[in-house]
Parts: sequence; structure tokens; C-alpha cells
Amino acid sequence: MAYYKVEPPYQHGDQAKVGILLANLGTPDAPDAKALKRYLGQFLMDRRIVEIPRFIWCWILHCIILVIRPKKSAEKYAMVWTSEGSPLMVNAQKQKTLLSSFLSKRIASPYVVELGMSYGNPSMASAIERLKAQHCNKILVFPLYPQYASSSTAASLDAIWKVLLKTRNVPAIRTIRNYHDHPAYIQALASSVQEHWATNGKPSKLVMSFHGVPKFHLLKGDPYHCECMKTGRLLAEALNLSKQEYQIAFQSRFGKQEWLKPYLASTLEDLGKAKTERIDVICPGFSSDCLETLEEIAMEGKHIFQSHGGGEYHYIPCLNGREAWINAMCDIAMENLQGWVSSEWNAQEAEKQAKLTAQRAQALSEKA
Ligand SMILES: C=CC1=C(C)c2cc3[nH]c(cc4nc(cc5[nH]c(cc1n2)c(C)c5CCC(=O)O)C(CCC(=O)O)=C4C)c(C)c3C=C
Ligand SMILES: [Fe+2]
Ligand SMILES: [Fe+2]
Repeated sequence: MAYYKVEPPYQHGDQAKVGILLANLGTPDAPDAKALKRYLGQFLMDRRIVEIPRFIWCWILHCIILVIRPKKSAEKYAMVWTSEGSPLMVNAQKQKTLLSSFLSKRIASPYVVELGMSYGNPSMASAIERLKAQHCNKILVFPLYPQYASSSTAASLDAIWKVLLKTRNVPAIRTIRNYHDHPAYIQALASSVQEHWATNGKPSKLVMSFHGVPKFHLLKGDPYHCECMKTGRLLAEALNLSKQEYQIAFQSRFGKQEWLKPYLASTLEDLGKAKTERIDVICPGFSSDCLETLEEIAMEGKHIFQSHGGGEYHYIPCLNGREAWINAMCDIAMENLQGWVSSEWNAQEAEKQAKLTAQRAQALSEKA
């Protein structure tokens, strides 16, 4: 078998395009143990996720974790699964479609938006294949993670490099590292909170929950913790909140190691025990709702808070397909596409392409 992938067919004159590759984590294909085993097996074998030496980890993963976790996780996924599929996938596909349509008001030159996942489907390989088949010789990688983390952003870049290592005709690549402090992202978050408060009134406290990572990532130089803290501070400033009115916490601990603190579960317990009348919880680090927000935050978090004496609990949904967020995505993309796209209609190029299409259609009909 050839080492390098077969290149897509190319004819002289084919119009080169710019690709925007939305990169996300991935999700199982179905809410059942079999699909979960496949997904978790790929996810948890990534060194960006688990750094334990392979000979020990392979044993733990295959003999313990992949025996117990798939069934338990599948039950949780089943609680949030929609008729269209996994919430993460449904939301990310919607973002792709919306971004593509919103960008048409800002870009006049040819572009394509695709979605690729680090684990599961649609794979990075299939996304890059689709972009190359549409003659994208320049690709902007747009990770759907506002805060840079080795375990999310860099893991998605690894998945892309792995594909490119087996590609003969490699496109130009630009990557977006982070946008945790981008004014349009902060404003999109702030407007979603304000909208919630306009209908439901203000809570005693706004809890901002970010996905956690092991503490040693921070100690070894991963900027994720600092970027989460900055997002939290900027969101509080945009909402005019005092230090007593908000709290930052980290969720989704996995394994026995120490993770970033404060843990969300203990924060909710403490707020419950303090008889807090009402808290609102938002997850600014997730651009779309997924298992970690819909089950862990909206359901499990509510149970923890209220079973410890807390009052009302509101979960504020992720940005998903909100107009302000898609516009923010456009701003972020445009800033990173400078020199690659044009906002002016190129009549000469359009005429050339129209002629070429007509010539090819005629050649085809003559052949037939
Ligand atoms: C903000 C981005 C994320 C970071 C950083 C991150 C790090 C990280 N995650 C795990 C372990 C798991 N995460 C799981 C689900 C999951 N994680 C993120 C995002 C980040 N993870 C998302 C969006 C999701 C949801 C996916 C979905 O399908 O909805 C899971 C799987 C679910 C389960 O079985 O509980 C695991 C496991 C580690 C170990 C880690 C950092 C080292
Ligand atoms: Fe995770
Ligand atoms: Fe979780």
C-alpha cells in the first residue's frame, strides 16, 4: 500500500480555495457501550490526555477502564442524546453551517468551512480530504476551544499533523492558538448571561465552570489555567460583577491525580451548605453544549447543590449557534485570514471560472 494518500483529481485552471477547518474534540457515534469503547479507546490512548508510560497505561486502560467506563458513560450519553445525534456533534455541525453562511457577507473570494474531530467522526483525515477535494491549498485551523490547552488545542493540531505527514501536496496551514480574551467572544458570553438575567432576574452568584486538567499540566507550563482565569475576570468585568458575585471552578476530574482547583463539585457543595438562595452556572470554555455541560453541569451539578441545601439552580447554555457567537467566530476567522481572502468581488476571476466551467461542460457533452 502506498505510504502517501492519493491526491484528489486536479485539472489546470481549478480554482484554489481557502479552507476553514473547525476542530473539535469528538464524541461517540452512538450512546451505547460498543461505540463508547471505540471512542474512549482512541481518546484515552492520546499522550496529550494521559501521560502515564504506555506499558502501564495500556494495561490499566484495556483491563480496567475500557471494561467499566463505556457502559457507565453510555448511560450518561443516553440522557442527553438528541434525535439528531450527540449534542456536541449537532451543535458543531450547526456552527459550521452558520459560520459558512455568515462569512459570505465578509468574504467574496472562494472558501470552504469543514468540521474535523480529534477523536471519532468526522475524523480530521476525512475533513482534510474534503477540503483538498475542493482545492483548498490554504487551511486555517480554528479550534473550538477558546482557551489553549495541550489536551484540547494541541491534541487537535496533532491529529492534523498526523494526516499531513501522509499527504504529498500539503496545503499552507495557519492555526488559531486561542481567543480566551477576544472582545467579541467575551461580549457574546456576556450577552447570553444578560439575556438570561433579563428573563429570570439575577442570582446570588454566577459560577463559571471550566473543564479541568491535571494540576501538573499547569506546573509544567500549560497556559490553560491562566487563560481560564482571564476569561472569567473579563466576563465578570463585562457584567459589572464584584468579586463576591462570581466564582470560578474546574469540572470533569478524571483519575486519581490532583486536578486544577477549586473542583466544581466541592464549590457546589459549599454553596449549598451556605444556603445560597440561587446560583447560575455557565461554562465559558465549551463553545457548544455536550455531555460535560448537559449531564455533568445541568443535571449532576444541580443535584449536588440542592442536596446540600442550596436553592434555585440555573444552567446558562453554551454559545452554540447564538448570533453574537457566530459573528465573533467570523471576526476571529477574518483576523486570521488576512491576506488569504478578499472581501471584494473579483469580476475577472469570476469570468475566467465561468468560461472554464462552460468549456468543461462542452467537452463532457462532446465525449458523451
Ligand atoms: C475544554 C476542553 C477540554 C479539555 C481541556 C479536556 C481535557 C481532558 N478531558 C479528559 C477526559 C475526558 N473528557 C471527556 C469528555 C469531554 N471533554 C471535553 C473537552 C475538554 N477535555 C468535551 C467537550 C467532552 C464531551 C464530549 C462529548 O461527547 O460530549 C471524556 C468522555 C466522557 C466520559 O466518559 O466521561 C473524558 C474521559 C482528560 C483526561 C483531559 C485532560 C487531560
Ligand atoms: Fe475532557
Ligand atoms: Fe464528565
